[in-house]
Amino acid sequence: MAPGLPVDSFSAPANKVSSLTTGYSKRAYVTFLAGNGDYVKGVVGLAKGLRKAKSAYPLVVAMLPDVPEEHREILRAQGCIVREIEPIHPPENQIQFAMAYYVINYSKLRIWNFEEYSKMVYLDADIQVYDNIDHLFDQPDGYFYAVMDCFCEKTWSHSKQYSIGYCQQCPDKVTWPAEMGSPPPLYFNAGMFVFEPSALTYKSLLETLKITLPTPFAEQDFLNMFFQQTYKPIPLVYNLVLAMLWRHPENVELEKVKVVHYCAAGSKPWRYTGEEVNMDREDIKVLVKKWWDIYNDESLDFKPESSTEVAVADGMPSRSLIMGSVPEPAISYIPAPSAA
Ligand SMILES: O=c1ccn([C@@H]2O[C@H](COP(=O)(O)OP(=O)(O)O)[C@@H](O)[C@H]2O)c(=O)[nH]1
Ligand SMILES: OC[C@H]1O[C@H](O[C@@H]2[C@@H](O)[C@H](O)[C@@H](O)[C@H](O)[C@@H]2O)[C@H](O)[C@@H](O)[C@H]1O
Ligand SMILES: [Mn+2]
Repeated sequence: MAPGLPVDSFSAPANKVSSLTTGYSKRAYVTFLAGNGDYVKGVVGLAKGLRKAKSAYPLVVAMLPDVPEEHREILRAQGCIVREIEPIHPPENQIQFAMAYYVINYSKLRIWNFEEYSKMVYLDADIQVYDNIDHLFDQPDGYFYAVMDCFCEKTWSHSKQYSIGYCQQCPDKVTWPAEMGSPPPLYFNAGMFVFEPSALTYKSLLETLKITLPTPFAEQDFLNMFFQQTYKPIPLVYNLVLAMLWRHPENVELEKVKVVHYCAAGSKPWRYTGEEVNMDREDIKVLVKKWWDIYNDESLDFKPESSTEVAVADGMPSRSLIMGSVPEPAISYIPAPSAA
């Protein structure tokens, strides 16, 4: 198993009463959408997946001005809370360092300004949630929680790690040579993380970005540097980077995975052809079908009239949120009366 904290430290104890029914603290999932392309399908899939997993919290979509009104309407109709953000571009003369495709991802940093929320879980639009992960919101404040990444894909060929075949997922396989100094600090994949919005952190992020050279993985590298002291690894069940299936199968128990990140080349379900390397694997085909089954399941579409229904089971209110149909940023859900 890769280093990290034991999975059971993350499962909410059965009798835990979440702050949903005790202190009122606003929580939400948040994703990022840019452009007028097909990532909007990823967001629809994510909204329906969270609904199927009976998440108690809404999905906020931080979107750039270039997202067309038609796509915004689709997302509101799926119960999403739409929040337009301004793009963040690194200094013009430096962007050649970041992979062009990733430059737009710096705009993700705007979510730290969503101060109306006390805690948020960020999820890329190419992520699907197959099991309830609401307990992540109960993790202690003051830390940045995310899953460790893997350095073995070609996309890492620019790095020292890749050049010597070192990966944090199997630190004993190729030890870090002493002559290269200390091994790199633990590095997370920025497709999923648990964080606390804060004006102070937001200001510091933007000021630090101004004096930081862009690097190949753009905002992911930047966030790893910025949160290095408060980063806490969480088990890969919360963000299965697909390459782990062929790079570190010994670290993966697929039946326990709660969150799948379709970031391997050719794995975006809404573009899947099966032609790219590794895309003809049976496990990939199963995961892509699982994504489509949720995307196509009309019973998972948002139904405004039923969103205030509350079935209170074992003292815990089930989903009782009104999402998307209220003007933003209004209260995004009305907690069910406690059964206690
Ligand atoms: O054209 C684009 C490219 C990216 N994204 C957003 O930026 C995230 C990061 O990009 P991507 O997931 O493709 O990167 P990867 O995880 O594959 O490296 C996506 O999940 C989307 O949320 C988007 O909305 N439109
Ligand atoms: O902007 C940089 C991106 O970096 C990350 O993706 C990478 C990373 O996972 C590598 O380890 C893989 O090799 C690579 O394929 C994949 O694209 C995040 O998933 C994405 O949200 C975003 O931050
Ligand atoms: Mn992604």
